[in-house]
Amino acid sequence: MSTEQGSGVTVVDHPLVQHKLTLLRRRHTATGEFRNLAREISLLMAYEVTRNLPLERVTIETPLETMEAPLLSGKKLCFVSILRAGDGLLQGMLDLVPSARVGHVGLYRDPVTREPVQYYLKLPEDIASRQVIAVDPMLATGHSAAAAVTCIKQAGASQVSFVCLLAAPEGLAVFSAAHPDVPVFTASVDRELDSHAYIRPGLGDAGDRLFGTK
Ligand SMILES: O=P(O)(O)OC[C@H]1O[C@H](OP(=O)(O)OP(=O)(O)O)[C@H](O)[C@@H]1O
Ligand SMILES: O=c1cc[nH]c(=O)[nH]1
Ligand SMILES: [Mg+2]
Repeated sequence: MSTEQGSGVTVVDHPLVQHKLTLLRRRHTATGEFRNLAREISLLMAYEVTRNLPLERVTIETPLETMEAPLLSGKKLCFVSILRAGDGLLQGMLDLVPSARVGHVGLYRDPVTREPVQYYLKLPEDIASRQVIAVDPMLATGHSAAAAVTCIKQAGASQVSFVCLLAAPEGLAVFSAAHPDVPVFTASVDRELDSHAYIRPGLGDAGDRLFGTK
């Protein structure tokens, strides 16, 4: 279940996603539960982002007869996790598509300038021939997501989607201006960014909550 918001933004409004997101946001949700919920939600998000994958019809033998049946065709998938919080969404995606390749872009937000600083990049050699789904729970100012997608495109990928849990309206505008061809799937578009560029009402710092670092 999803709602197209215009400008390539889809809010995944499936009741299971929305219920689990509420549990995830709660201040007292502990690290282990937070991690499990992120994994469960990302599996459901993967279901939505892969909804339009092309199918071809192939001939198979059931135990009883021959039939024409649908099978995925077209480009194979590559998930790209934006470190570190993106790793919280990776396992759920892989639960659904275990054969996908995985890349990593390491970025952190400079606390003063709030601009993303890149410290790592490892993408599959054949990324140009794959459909890429980049994942990061938070799209706040949108600069980290935009920088990561720029790296992915520079590596040759031409079909890219972006999946997050929460997005701020300001960040969506920045991201869509930088990458109008990249659809965004989010579980929620929250109200606003605060003066520290945190998403409100939000869920706090996704990386710290996933890994228990604060
Ligand atoms: O849209 P932006 O304003 O760029 O902010 C979003 C980024 O901030 C968080 O990462 P953070 O820099 O905290 O790094 P971490 O994943 O290592 O915690 C989040 O996971 C995004 O990558
Ligand atoms: O609200 C926010 C903004 C950026 N990064 C986070 O983890 N949370
Ligand atoms: Mg963080």
